[in-house]
Amino acid sequence: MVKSAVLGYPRIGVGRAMKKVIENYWNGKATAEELQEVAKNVRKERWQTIQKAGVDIIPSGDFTLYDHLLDHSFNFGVIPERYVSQGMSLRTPTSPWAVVVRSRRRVSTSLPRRWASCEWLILFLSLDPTLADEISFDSNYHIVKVDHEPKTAFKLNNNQWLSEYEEAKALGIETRPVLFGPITYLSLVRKSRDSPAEFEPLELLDSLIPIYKEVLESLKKAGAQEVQIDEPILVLDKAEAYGDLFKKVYEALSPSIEFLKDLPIHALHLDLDREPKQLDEVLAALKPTKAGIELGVVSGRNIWKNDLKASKALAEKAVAELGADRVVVSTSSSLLHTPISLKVETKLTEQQKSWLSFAEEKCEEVAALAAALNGQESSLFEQNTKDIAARREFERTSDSAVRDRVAGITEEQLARKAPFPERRAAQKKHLNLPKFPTTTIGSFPQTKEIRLARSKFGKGEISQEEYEKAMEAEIRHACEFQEKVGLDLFVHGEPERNDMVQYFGEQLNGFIFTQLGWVQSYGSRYVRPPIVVSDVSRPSPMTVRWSAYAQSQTSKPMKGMLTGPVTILNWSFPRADVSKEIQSKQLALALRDEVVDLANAGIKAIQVDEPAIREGLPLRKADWDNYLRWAVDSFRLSTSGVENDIQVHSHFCYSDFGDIFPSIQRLDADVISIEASKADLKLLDVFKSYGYSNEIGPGVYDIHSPRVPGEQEIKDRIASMVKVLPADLLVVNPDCGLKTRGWKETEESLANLVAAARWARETYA
Ligand code: MET
Ligand SMILES: [Zn+2]
Repeated sequence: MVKSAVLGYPRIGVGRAMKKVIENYWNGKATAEELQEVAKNVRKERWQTIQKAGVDIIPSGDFTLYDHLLDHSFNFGVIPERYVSQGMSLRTPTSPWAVVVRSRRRVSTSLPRRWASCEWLILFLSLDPTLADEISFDSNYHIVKVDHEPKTAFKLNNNQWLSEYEEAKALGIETRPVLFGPITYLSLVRKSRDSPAEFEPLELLDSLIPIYKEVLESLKKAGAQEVQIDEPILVLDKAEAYGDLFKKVYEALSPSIEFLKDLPIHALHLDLDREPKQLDEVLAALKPTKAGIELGVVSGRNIWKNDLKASKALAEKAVAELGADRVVVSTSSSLLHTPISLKVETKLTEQQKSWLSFAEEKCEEVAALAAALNGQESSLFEQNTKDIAARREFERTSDSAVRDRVAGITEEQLARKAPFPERRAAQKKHLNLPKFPTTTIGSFPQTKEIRLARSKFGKGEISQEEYEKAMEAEIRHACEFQEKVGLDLFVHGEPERNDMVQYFGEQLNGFIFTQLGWVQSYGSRYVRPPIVVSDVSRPSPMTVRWSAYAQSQTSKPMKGMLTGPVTILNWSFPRADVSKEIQSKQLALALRDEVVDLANAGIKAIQVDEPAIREGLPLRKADWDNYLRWAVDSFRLSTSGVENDIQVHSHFCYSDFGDIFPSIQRLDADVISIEASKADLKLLDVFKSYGYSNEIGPGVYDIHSPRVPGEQEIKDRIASMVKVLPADLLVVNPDCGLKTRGWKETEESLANLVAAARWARETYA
């Protein structure tokens, strides 16, 4: 019999139950017991949903209040000294670790997002390193890394795997516990700042193995039949050097689980959604062993209905080679990156719903697939065949004008009319900005009033006219505010935006939106990504009315504000039938028209934000060039339709450009702004060593806390920037947008920023 499996399931609960209770707990409105109670119910609801869908192998141990990597650290007793000294006790497993982390800002969530979607397998073994080439970890999930140092000692502080396994068992549900393998765990955690330069957390492996043994033995004793050990690190380039480590670890663990003679694993899971081509080779390798194979055919990363007929054909190959008992059909990764259920969506049309599949539906898909392979094609399977055919038909008849426009993109459309020095001279005249010009990244505080007006407008409680009046009043206020603090290059403040991606998606053809399609980004932060369903185009201008209104309120130059094509795409669910390159270029053409319209409306500077460009990097270095080529081309396409005197800005939320510097330069933005003060100013060295030639605004203060930076502190920052970058290329701005801040601290901070810039003008005249 072919069985079905799911590797992991969303933890956020139907109706965002976890977010609500966790935030209430933080605010003192819920007790720890209430929090645990809700968590217990959510776990039960997940197991029962997966079971009801007919899935044979149900995951446990993959639940978390905040983040699963963080939980591993807590479970292994790795709690950095500074938390312990602040009242965190190792002996209170019921005190939610997440809460402690939240209140100590020091734990970083800055791991590149692409790492985060590392869920896999029983053991994902890539037999040929090139097999994994096309797999990429492009998810928006952040994992939380805890500091490890040479003296870090492990102990089984909380056996989450055993307790969840038993909790499910008590409900009559047999589950398969899921945990990161030790190599992936140690590869993902952070090395503490004070540890010696040559130290790598992986050196702690020997002392971690006994903890894994303890966990596995306890599970065995409790009756667990299988354990899912995720070692996604195997698909990274660097894992090629880890062969011996894997042998060592899995041989050491083998007495604890039932291992095979030839391979120290019992079954191998493959992500066949990302790389179906690897199947043949893996089948050939497994055939002479007793190992089973788990076919990850139902995508855990996208929201598209699986083509069950095609998956069945693929699985039949495996059945023919290994026999049905050695084959399991499953999801390609945990379903953590998908929304929970399509059934709660009331605004999507029947046609749109027929294209999609969220976590609950994906469980039904793997079950239907296993049933079909066992000779029982369900009605769901038949319906699926019809829906897939209809979707293919829709894809063929999408917007041909847009596709033709992409096909007709010329080299000239990818470049500004003149090189930077010439543009710079034209912009100097046009904008007339002082040296060390001051500006902000775009958003101003999104106050309760703004959100209330938006929600009232959404519910039809206020008219379009009233809503627009309210937004205009906000923009006027932003302009007056900027006059008052004395900034040079203004912004309108983005009050009309719910979200920097959704706002554009809602105005473009080709996107649809869910009402409740929340996906966890980290902790209690969830996002609701737009879905690209067809060719993208811009029916009418999107931001011109607001930017033009803002410009009419001041004689200072106004900076238009757009989200870039790569960021819109990376923070959405892309369509699966057309490459990301094509989708990105369609977006770029729509934005290009917007940029031209802004310029025609008298806007002299236009910022196109690309904070997601770096995190979209593919997993394997070999694929970087291709990605960077189309990503940079998309940016250039969107920004190069204007005359030389228009100043094009771009913003990135980080400054760690070491490995992609040539691409940053090739964007050829007139001004870039980066987050430099939160990180280390040292990161600017790369700009110096590569000789960055355009203007640059390394953020002078961190906007993630209400703390007001002193004038002297900002002067000091500027002084250290002048040491690495030419003074006449420097722009003075905060690290990022100010939408999460209050007006009071914003005013004080920006006043200090302006004073420091004035000082710099005199000092470095
Ligand atoms: C995450 S980057 C945000 C850029 C945007 N323009 C803002 O100021 O909010
Ligand atoms: Zn930013």
